[in-house]
Formats: sequence, structure tokens, C-alpha cells
Amino acid sequence: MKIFNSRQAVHNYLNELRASGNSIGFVPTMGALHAGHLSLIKLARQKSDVIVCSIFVNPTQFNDKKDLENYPRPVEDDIRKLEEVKCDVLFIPGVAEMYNSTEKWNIELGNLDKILEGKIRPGHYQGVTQIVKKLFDTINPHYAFFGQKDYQQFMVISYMVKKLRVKIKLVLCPIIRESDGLAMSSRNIYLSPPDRKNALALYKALSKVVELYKTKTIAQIIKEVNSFLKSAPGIELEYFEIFNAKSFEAVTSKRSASLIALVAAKVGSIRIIDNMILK
Ligand SMILES: Nc1ncnc2c1ncn2[C@@H]1O[C@H](COP(=O)(O)OP(=O)(O)OP(=O)(O)O)[C@@H](O)[C@H]1O
Ligand SMILES: CC(C)(CO)[C@@H](O)C(=O)[O-]
Ligand code: BAL
Repeated sequence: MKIFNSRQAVHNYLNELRASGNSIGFVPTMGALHAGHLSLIKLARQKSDVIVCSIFVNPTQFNDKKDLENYPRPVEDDIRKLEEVKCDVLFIPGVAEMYNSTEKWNIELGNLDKILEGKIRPGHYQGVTQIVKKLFDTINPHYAFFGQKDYQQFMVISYMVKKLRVKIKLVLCPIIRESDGLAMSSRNIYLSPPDRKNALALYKALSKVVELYKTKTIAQIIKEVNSFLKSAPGIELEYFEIFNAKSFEAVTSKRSASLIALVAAKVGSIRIIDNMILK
């Protein structure tokens, strides 16, 4: 695997590969890699000749300074994991390589950065789009792979790509879970053993939605699952919603063509999110 810290160097290297007919697949991450990230790399392999992963803990998307400071950075382990799945290129820049102190970013994102994650983490999606645009410009891939676990992020990036007419095909990849159902996440390592058990309530709630969906109305499902989550031990519920998965607006009936249930909660001091596509 080739490792680059410089934007210009990785850009030039990939441009040459692109010019000689290779397709480029890109997997942006913040590191602390787990099987969820590695599944993205494997899917990228199926679609592209050259796989590029980036690791960058992007300061502008953290609304909570402590969260940024505590974010895990096991770089040696990450490199080993990427070698194992035969990633071709790792781009791992420092903060000064990606940002200068004077730049500004403000992109209109419709309602997407005002609801759910956007509401709870003010500025988060401005930071995400700011860095993803820079990474896209640097890597210039044919495909970019994102996890369904961050479904709203996928919607936001899709919105930006359309708006700025970026010619990259975005691929949404399934959520990889632990054997008991908890969605894998880099922050899971910070869950204490009792919190790790309590965190399972999110997956249980989403499984309950799938079950209830067979016989109940949307209003009934929302009521029952909300009360399940509110009484789950050790969970501080932030939101539980059923949305149209395309328009990303709340639904009141099952008639929408596509539906997704989304949940976020604090478990101890750790925020976790999860979702399930219903149809
Ligand atoms: N369990 C998972 N299954 C599939 N993809 C995932 C999973 N977790 C994260 N991803 C995807 O990996 C990419 C990089 O995510 P990131 O580095 O933020 O990891 P994370 O585990 O989501 O960390 P965090 O704890 O910050 O939420 C994103 O596209 C994200 O959606
Ligand atoms: C897309 C991303 C790498 C941008 O920093 C990050 O938000 C993530 O890991 O999901
Ligand atoms: N996976 C989304 C990145 C974040 O939580 O900041």
C-alpha cells in the first residue's frame, strides 16, 4: 500500500493511474477502522481498479471539542488492517495540509442540516461537506463509498454532489453489526460493559419496528417504540423517527415508496446512532 500525507502528491499519483484507464474507488474515514470500514473497502474492490482510503479526523465537523480530543487514533493498527484487505492507497494528511486558518465554508443544504443529526450537532454537516469536497477534489475518484449507518450523511453528500455538479458516483453500503446486532462504530470502544449491554436497545428498537410494521400504523409504531426506548435502562433518547428515505421527511402513513427508521441516543457519555430501511 502506498501512503501519502500530501494532497498534491496523492493527486498526481492517482491522476496518472486514472489517465492510464484505471477506475478509482474512494473510501473516506476518520480511522479507528473496524469491520464496517473494511466492508466498504471490499465493496470498493468489486467496482474499481484502485482503492483509496483516507484517514482524517476532521476538526470542522466536531461540535464537541472533547469528542474531537478523545476520538481514537490507532494509526499503526489501521495501516495493518488496510494492508490486510489490500487497500492500494492510504491518504492520511495532517490538519495543516487540509486547512488554512482563513478559509470559510457555507453551503446551502436545504433542510438536511437542520434536522436530526444536523439539529443535535450544529455545524456538523457544514464540516462534513467542507472536508468531503476537499477530499473529492484531491482524490478525484470515479466512485465514493459511504456507510448506511450514517444515512443522513449520505443524503447530505448526495445533495452537495448534485448541487455542485460533482461527477462522482456515490455508493451506499450496508450496516455491519456485531454478532448481537449493535452497529459497529469507532466510538463503541468507549462504552463501559454495562453501557455496551444497554446500547443494544437501539438495535432492539429497530428490530421491533420491523416486527410492528407488519400489522401496525406508523403512529402506533412511533408511540410503542418511543416508549420502549424511553424506558430502556441507561439510554438517553435523542430522537426516534420514521422518514421517507428519499425525501428525508417524516411520514405519517405507510404509503411512502421508501421508509427508514432512524434512532440516536446517548449511552453513558457516548452518542450512538443506528437506522433500518423498512422498504
Ligand atoms: N457499522 C458500519 N457498517 C458500514 N459502514 C460503516 C459502519 N460504521 C461506519 N461506517 C462508515 O464508514 C465510513 C467512515 O465512518 P467513520 O470513520 O466516522 O466511522 P464510524 O464507526 O462511523 O465512527 P463514529 O464512531 O465516528 O461514528 C462512513 O461512511 C460510515 O458510514
Ligand atoms: C465522511 C467523513 C470521513 C468526513 O470526515 C466522516 O464524516 C465519516 O467518517 O463518516
Ligand atoms: N461517522 C460520522 C462522523 C462523525 O460522527 O463525526
